[in-house]
Amino acid sequence: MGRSAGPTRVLVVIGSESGTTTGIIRGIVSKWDKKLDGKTKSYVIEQTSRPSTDVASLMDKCDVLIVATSSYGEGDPPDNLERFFNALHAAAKGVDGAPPTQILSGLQHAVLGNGSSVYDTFQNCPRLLDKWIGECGSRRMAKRAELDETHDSNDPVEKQADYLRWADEMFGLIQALPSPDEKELFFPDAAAVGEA
Ligand SMILES: Cc1cc2nc3c(=O)[nH]c(=O)nc-3n(C[C@H](O)[C@H](O)[C@H](O)COP(=O)(O)O)c2cc1C
Repeated sequence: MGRSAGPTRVLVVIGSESGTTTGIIRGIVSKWDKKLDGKTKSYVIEQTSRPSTDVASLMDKCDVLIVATSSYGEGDPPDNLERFFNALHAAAKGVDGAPPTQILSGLQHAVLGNGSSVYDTFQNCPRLLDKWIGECGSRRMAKRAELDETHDSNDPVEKQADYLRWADEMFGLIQALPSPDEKELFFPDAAAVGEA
């Protein structure tokens, strides 16, 4: 459970219907690799659009969970993330009389939201996932990014301030994570980033 010996394991869960969010997060990950400029990577990244619905198993798969997702319908998750979304809701809130659980305690996470502010339910899916993952005990590493495709139709997404802030902040935070041996010293003093 939790951090293993070796590089930080980053799991990127992608929720996307028409591929926009997939392109955005893949672009960020590839920029992180380029930024290293040949230096040794302190992390390994796995990307998936079919995450397990066994929420507790996330603890075995990664040290850092990144969720990049859009919203559809009335703030619903993209189709590929629906089961993951429901499983996290159940874990955070408890269902059928079962108490809520803190099964992600020891994990760290961050969310990149993609959406359109023409909808009343702007960023609903990323906002809820960020909240529920935190309620399951994970520590929020960075304030969620909220990209708005109506921001400026002539402006590529990379020019949005929140995109740049999130991508740079997350790169620095992942690089700066302590070695597994230092974990016990690291967590007690580290304050989680609060919900905005
Ligand atoms: C039918 C429809 C419903 C949508 N509903 C929402 C919504 O509730 N909230 C939001 O922020 N964006 C909403 N969007 C905008 C999408 O999230 C946005 O187009 C996004 O870039 C799609 O990314 P994807 O291709 O990765 O799924 C909606 C788009 C469509 C076409």
